[in-house]
Amino acid sequence: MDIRLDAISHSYGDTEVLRDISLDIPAGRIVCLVGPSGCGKSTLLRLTGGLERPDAGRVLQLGTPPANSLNPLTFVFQDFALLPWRSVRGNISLVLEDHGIRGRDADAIISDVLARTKLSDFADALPRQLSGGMKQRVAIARALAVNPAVMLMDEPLSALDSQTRELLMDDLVALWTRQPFTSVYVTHNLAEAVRLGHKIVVLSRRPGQICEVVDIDKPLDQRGYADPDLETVQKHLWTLMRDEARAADAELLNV
Ligand SMILES: Nc1ncnc2c1ncn2[C@@H]1O[C@H](COP(=O)(O)OP(=O)(O)OP(=O)(O)O)[C@@H](O)[C@H]1O
Repeated sequence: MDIRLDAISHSYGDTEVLRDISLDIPAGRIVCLVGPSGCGKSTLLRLTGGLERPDAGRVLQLGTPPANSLNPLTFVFQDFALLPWRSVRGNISLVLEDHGIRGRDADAIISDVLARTKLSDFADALPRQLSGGMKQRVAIARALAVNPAVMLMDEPLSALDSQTRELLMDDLVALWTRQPFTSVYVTHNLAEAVRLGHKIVVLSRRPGQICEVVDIDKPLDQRGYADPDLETVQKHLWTLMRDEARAADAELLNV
């Protein structure tokens, strides 16, 4: 299933947040949204996922989600949102229970997503026993368990230290390479965007408008740490963003 954003605009009261955003999110691709603080990235993600309705424009779902998709548009947040009293397995089974899936059917799905996220040995651990990186893996496993058509990821690695972030990026690349998923991925971090994005959408400062869409053809599993090709793209992205970020920063100080 593809998603098409068609001329989306949105305001909160007098604050115009997004203006005339049109964008295609093709199935099997990771589309990264970058832009200065407060430009409306998370708002665009929420509108895409149907948590809010845009003031103008449409979010179109083109094609049908996978037949066994329990929740076609599934969010992954920065703060993991795990239930502390439930084990890893219990946190994942919860979303399946919500859809009436229990017993052997649930076990098969849980084993599959635990294996895909390298968590099989931690099924019975409680969240407090896990590092931040492992908690985010659980959140990703939980999202995969509902077989989403699109994963809407809001700064999923931002709460992690830089080494853990690198490890998780490798994991996401491995996960996508084994079985491509579709994602809209919000990040502040341009290194993360060039490592994971097939398409990088640069938004201006608020009201967020699309400045440029950069496609990166290099396969994800061939993009390494400190890859010179990616550094060139990253510099280009930063050139696009620098003035906008500076202006956004000054605006925040004037509030
Ligand atoms: N529910 C809301 N009610 C009122 N204003 C909101 C609401 N959600 C977001 N905003 C405002 O909309 C603007 C865009 O916020 P949003 O969180 O989408 O930006 P962002 O680009 O994701 O920011 P950041 O990079 O800092 O996370 C901000 O000025 C924010 O204060």
